[in-house]
Amino acid sequence: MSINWFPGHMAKARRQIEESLKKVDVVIEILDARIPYASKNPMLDHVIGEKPRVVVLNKKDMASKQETDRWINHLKAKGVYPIALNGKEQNALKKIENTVVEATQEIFDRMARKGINPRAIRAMIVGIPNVGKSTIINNIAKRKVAKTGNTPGVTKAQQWIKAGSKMELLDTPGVLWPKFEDESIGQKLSLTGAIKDNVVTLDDIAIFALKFMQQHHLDELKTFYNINIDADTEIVDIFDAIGTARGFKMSGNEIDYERVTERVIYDTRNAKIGQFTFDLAEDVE
Ligand SMILES: Nc1nc2c(ncn2[C@@H]2O[C@H](COP(=O)(O)OP(=O)(O)OP(=O)(O)O)[C@@H](O)[C@H]2O)c(=O)[nH]1
Repeated sequence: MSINWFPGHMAKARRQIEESLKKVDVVIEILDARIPYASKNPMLDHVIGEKPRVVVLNKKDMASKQETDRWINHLKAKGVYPIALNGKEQNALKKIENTVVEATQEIFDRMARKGINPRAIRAMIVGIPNVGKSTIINNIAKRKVAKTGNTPGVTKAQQWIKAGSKMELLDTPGVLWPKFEDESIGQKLSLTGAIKDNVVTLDDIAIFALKFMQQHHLDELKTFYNINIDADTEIVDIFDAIGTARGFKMSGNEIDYERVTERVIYDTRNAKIGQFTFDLAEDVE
């Protein structure tokens, strides 16, 4: 679901997260493994502060394995507990549980030393739209959770749900706004489906995707569309090559650029051409 984020929504979402944070031992921040930088809410670090944090690079099945490994190392160096995940897979619970236990070990050791009886670890899931929050909650809690968390400002009594034997989760994820600051971030968010297509023009998204693949994944691009291009081919010529290869023509034999655009976005968004990561860890180090 898409949200138009107004300043009032942001303030309310932030307040709700701050309230929920008081109740939990650990925050599970969900990022899209294809865009670990662009899919990060800009204010979250500030609000979470020193609270233990597990960072999930979700949709790892659609991202570059090598880049995901780099991101994991990068995040570890920042003192959080990162994991790469396919939120739909069976092993999601075990992976999250193990990491959550590790992230909260110190807190629970301290409680034990004070003679406080052990209890379940309390966690909440947060992230921007479409990163897979509900998928993960439903998967690890083994039940369907209502999707009301989508609308900022809609308050609902939150409940604890069991996830495995060691963890309790707030049933409503914290939905946060995406970054708005620059065009390329908007294109990445759009390309991965985190923001509505009409926020960024489709042409710009397709051009961004093609330039990225031309620069970083030329062979996959050539093979997938069966086109003969090189690193210096002009973007318009790549559109023409794809249009010709796919037979996307209008009357008069003109290339149907709209169809090429839609196709490129669809194929990239659904990882048909390859598993790509659009934010490189080396760029943020
Ligand atoms: N390939 C793949 N798809 C996933 C994964 N996790 C979630 N998805 C898909 O991503 C889409 C968004 O997932 P949701 O769980 O609705 O995401 P959300 O963060 O709750 O989204 P909002 O409700 O918009 O806040 C759905 O089509 C899911 O099936 C994953 O690990 N791999």
